[in-house]
Amino acid sequence: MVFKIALLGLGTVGTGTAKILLDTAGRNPLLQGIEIAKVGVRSLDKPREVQLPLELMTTDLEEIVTNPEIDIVVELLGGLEPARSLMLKAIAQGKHIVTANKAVISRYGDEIFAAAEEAGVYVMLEAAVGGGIPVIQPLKQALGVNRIHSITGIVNGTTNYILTRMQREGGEFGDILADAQRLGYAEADPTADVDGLDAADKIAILASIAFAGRINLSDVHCEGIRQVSAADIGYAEKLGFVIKLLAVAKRDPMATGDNPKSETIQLRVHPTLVSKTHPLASINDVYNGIVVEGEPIGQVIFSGPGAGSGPTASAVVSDILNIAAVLKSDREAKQLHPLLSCAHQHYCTVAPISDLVTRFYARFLSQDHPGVIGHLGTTFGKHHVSLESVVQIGFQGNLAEIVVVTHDVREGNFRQALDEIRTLEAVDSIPSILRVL
Ligand SMILES: NC(=O)C1=CN([C@@H]2O[C@H](COP(=O)(O)OP(=O)(O)OC[C@H]3O[C@@H](n4cnc5c(N)ncnc54)[C@H](OP(=O)(O)O)[C@@H]3O)[C@@H](O)[C@H]2O)C=CC1
Ligand SMILES: N[C@@H](CC=O)C(=O)O
Ligand code: NA
Repeated sequence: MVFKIALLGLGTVGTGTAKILLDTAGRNPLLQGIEIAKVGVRSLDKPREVQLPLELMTTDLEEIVTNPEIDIVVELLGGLEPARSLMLKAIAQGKHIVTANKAVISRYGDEIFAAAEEAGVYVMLEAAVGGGIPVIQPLKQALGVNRIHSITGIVNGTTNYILTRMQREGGEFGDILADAQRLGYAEADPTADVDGLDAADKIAILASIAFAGRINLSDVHCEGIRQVSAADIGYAEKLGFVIKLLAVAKRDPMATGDNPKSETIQLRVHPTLVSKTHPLASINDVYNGIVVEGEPIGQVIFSGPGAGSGPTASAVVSDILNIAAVLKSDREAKQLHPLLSCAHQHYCTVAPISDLVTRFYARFLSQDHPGVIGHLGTTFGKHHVSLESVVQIGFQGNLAEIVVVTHDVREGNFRQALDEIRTLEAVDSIPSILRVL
């Protein structure tokens, strides 16, 4: 039995996907029954790294998604439109979908999965989170019996690459970002990476699977890495930390109840000080690392290349293989395989960030007057913010530089204390505020 697939997109991931499918020796023998029947691109004149018969290439993507010959549409275009509409059209034509597009799934997953259920087709997205790391299918299948407590991950390869190189060599942000773009890690618009939006899409997808509910993307608190300076990386290092962009989805420890629909979760993306002894501290460069904690399994750590052509294509082709394997065993099945499909309905309730309880790192610039540290301590105390350490680390010009690390505090209280501290005459500014894992 031969399955005909169409690739929408032959860029970084599309090229990697085609390379695997054109070179099947030594891989799973089922791949030999998968044929690339069409490839949709924007420009037919562009030089390509992979050689495909010219008659397969087209710029008519509408024709592809309505072509009765095609069994599986592999969407690797990126962006919201036309990717979303083409996926919906393909679904309406009874075609299965494989996509790496976290931006579409995190925003329109509800619409796409509902349409797929209705049409009785699969929508697979292993490549959308963690690139080549298997994490979507393990959460649905091998870890599916666990009650998941938290997912804490480095899920954006571009920002991890930038932070790692800033830490290692103190390079310039812009130059390092250009390298990440050249290596094919960054999104077409890299602000999605740098501002944490790509990580927010990914944690929304993971949370939706882990907590069996839909997620409103606007509920994810999102901060990127633009505010992370070389100075903070240096001070963090001295304090025993590295700075990572973490994405966190966590059952709210204050919420109780057996009904999963009544539970509240935390969802956030922000640069974070991570102790050098934590497993995520050693996830460097384009690698992603995802720590899943659940009951009864305990802690499981996934790590591997989170972006790039070959690794991401590995996840794409594994999804194609999964669909082909299920269809091969029972093409006439009336029901979708419940561990490969997505049928949840309700929306998860997400706690406001002001309710988060966490440690903070903050850097202050102040006049070098006696008593400034005392004023800081008193103001924090007034708002129930307990301090782990306060250190005057040096000077910037004639301003003293003071770094504070708190114990666990309620974010709302910490922010109120900062608002009051900003009004102190001796305090010039608060250049950085970061959470500590
Ligand atoms: N790069 C990575 O490491 C990873 C990417 N992803 C996701 O994979 C998807 C693809 O990313 P990537 O391969 O990097 O993207 P690229 O920009 O490298 O490739 C996009 C491809 O889609 C084609 N294309 C885009 N828009 C249109 C359009 N309107 N009509 C016709 N063709 C179009 C382009 O055609 P042409 O070649 O003619 O310009 C190109 O072949 C994205 O959703 C991304 O988020 C997920 C994980 C990792
Ligand atoms: N731009 C993304 C690509 C993979 O999802 C990243 O850098 O992680
Ligand atoms: Na993955």
